[in-house]
Amino acid sequence: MHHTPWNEAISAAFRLGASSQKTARLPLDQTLGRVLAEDVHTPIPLPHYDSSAMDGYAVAGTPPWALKTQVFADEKVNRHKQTLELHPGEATPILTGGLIPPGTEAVLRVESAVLSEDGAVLDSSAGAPAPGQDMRRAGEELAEGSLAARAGQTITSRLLAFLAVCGFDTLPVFTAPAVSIAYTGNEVITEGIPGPGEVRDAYSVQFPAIFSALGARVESTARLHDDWQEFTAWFEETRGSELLVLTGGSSTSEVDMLRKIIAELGGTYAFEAVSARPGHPCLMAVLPDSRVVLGLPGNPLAAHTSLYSYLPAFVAGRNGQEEPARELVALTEPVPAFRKKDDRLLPAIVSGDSAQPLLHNARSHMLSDFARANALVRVPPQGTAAGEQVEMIPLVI
Ligand SMILES: Nc1nc2c(c(=O)[nH]1)N[C@H]1C(S)=C(S)[C@@H](COP(=O)(O)OP(=O)(O)OC[C@H]3O[C@@H](n4cnc5c(N)ncnc54)[C@H](O)[C@@H]3O)O[C@H]1N2
Ligand code: MOO
Repeated sequence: MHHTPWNEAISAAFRLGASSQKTARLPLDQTLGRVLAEDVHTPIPLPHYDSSAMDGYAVAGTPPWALKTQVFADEKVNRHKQTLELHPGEATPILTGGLIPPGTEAVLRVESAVLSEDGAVLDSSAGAPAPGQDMRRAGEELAEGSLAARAGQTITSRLLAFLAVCGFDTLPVFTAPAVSIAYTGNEVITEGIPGPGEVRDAYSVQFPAIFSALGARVESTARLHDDWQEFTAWFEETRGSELLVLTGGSSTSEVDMLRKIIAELGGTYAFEAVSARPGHPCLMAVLPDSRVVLGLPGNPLAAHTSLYSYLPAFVAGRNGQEEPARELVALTEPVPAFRKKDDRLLPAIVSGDSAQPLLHNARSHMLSDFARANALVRVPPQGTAAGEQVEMIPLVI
């Protein structure tokens, strides 16, 4: 079996993502965290109409002003829209955001207003407001048609607020890959205390949330026995998905079905194993119907180091982005040499630009060091001295 260097496996995952890009116009509330596929321009100026910046009175001419008021049918009326035309010497009440009545020269804040006893005449305790005072002008923030956001921008909650105000109902985005996950293994149980020869499932509780945080969308999950019929049925059922992820069964024992079924279906490997530990039996392949398969090793740390290595690169490719550059951090302590060819992926605690590697309970089947880590670091096979810089992958959730 050919073992691909870790860096190259990540690049291969990126290329698979790039070759499976899809775009769609999605409703705004489905676009958080997605990447814009096109530039978008505001269809309206911002603000889109002249309005008052304060609660008070729209005024024309100099004080005192004759007050013009309206009677509203009920409390549900949108007062922001109701205007009365003003002539010099007239004023009318206005709310913050209210449409500026024709003829208005300025807005007098309510706290400066002095009303006659009968409410018919308005004066100001602060003198006449300067022309245009406390008025928001249409287009003062952005002209109609201005660039609102660029292709390639990730849609944050802030950007969503802005684009909603611009009046967008849908946005052109790179879609999240639709993922089906199969958790395999006859020995895996999902609740209670595991007995000898059984293991509690280390994946299904948090995997959908991790996938979502990394920019993928889990469409379905299933549990499979190490059984050929169940595997073939699952590959049939998941035809609508774009990325198939399986945990366990990635190795080469007689009960490991994944490689056999990839061969049966005529899949092509992007990488069939990786020179990295934990995680060497991880694989990615493309099926003839263009579904991508990510086979995660069964060992819990190996599955997580693999997921965090290849899924972000795949998603970046799908999103039309550059292959993500990995940050460098300096190790706070030395890591001894390991196997000849394999990189080590170690849980680490990163703080600022340094990282404490967690070495002691970080073997393939162990999770206790991983549980307190906030990153993975890649240590080359020859080991590293304290202070040496290594590549880092943040553990996002
Ligand atoms: N002869 C060899 N044996 C193994 C090799 C090897 O190179 N030669 N590599 C080892 C490494 S490293 C790993 S990683 C595993 C990968 O094996 P599989 O992907 O086929 O996984 P399984 O055999 O199904 O399971 C391995 C291990 O993980 C436990 N497991 C599986 N699923 C879960 C789960 N949902 N939650 C928790 N733990 C799980 C399973 O019980 C096994 O203990 O192969 C090694 N062997
Ligand atoms: O490479 Mo294994 O995948 O050490 O866990």
